Amino acid sequence: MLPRNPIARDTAELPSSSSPSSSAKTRPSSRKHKPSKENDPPSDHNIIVPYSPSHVKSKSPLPPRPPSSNPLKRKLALDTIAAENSLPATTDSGVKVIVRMRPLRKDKDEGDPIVQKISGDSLSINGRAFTFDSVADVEATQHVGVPLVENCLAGFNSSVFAYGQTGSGKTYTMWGPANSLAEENVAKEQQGLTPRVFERLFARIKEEQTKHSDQQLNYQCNCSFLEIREDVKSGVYVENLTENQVSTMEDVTQ
Ligand SMILES: Nc1ncnc2c1ncn2[C@@H]1O[C@H](COP(=O)(O)OP(=O)(O)OP(=O)(O)O)[C@@H](O)[C@H]1O
Repeated sequence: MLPRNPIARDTAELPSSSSPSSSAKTRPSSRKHKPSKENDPPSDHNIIVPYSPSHVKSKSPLPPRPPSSNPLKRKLALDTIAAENSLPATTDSGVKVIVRMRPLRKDKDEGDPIVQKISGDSLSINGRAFTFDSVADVEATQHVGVPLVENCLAGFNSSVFAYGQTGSGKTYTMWGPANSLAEENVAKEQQGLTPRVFERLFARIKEEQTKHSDQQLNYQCNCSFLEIREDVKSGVYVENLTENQVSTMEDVTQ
């Protein structure tokens, strides 16, 4: 969760006297280091490529979508799904960047936390503010899977990409605490994104099939879990790239 991710949309020094939420929205009046292309890395890692609707071309950043023969397929606006599930409003983009703050580990982390949540979509690191689509603090329970499930049901591919330095909580976020899959009594709130998403997905498939029992609705779920690694010699590669058809939670957790 370093502030040099160019996807982070905005940054501003926190004025010491202003309220956190207002400072999060403050944009610097001048940006001397604006990169010429949106995807060019900033010359200085502390400079975040600014995001504004004017940078978004009218064409969708998503690949063309296949024609639908499924009567249930409908274009789901993420905002609609978010509103229905009391989630924070989203921007009209195919990619959402959500930051999850990990609690300090008493045995390993020293000192006070340097990351502070400011609002639902911004945080500060050493007094410098950054804005994302959403910020989940250490108390947050997960809801980010809901739009994924609904988009999958509507026939679109969905991906979750967990990014962060070692020990930042990628595995915990995707699967939950160690052994949580093996132990039956683990509270729902403790489960990671993967078991929750698939439980919900299979439940929703049953629901839709019952609701539309007059039509033969067949869903095929393929899932792949990928580790992206970097090798000094061969560069970035995807480890153990496989794709499997799944229809039960056991298939997913095998
Ligand atoms: N939200 C959280 N709440 C409580 N503990 C957490 C949380 N996130 C991570 N941890 C704990 O922090 C430690 C590191 O987390 P985790 O193994 O998920 O990191 P990682 O990013 O997958 O690391 P690596 O890249 O090295 O595999 C684990 O002991 C995990 O239980």
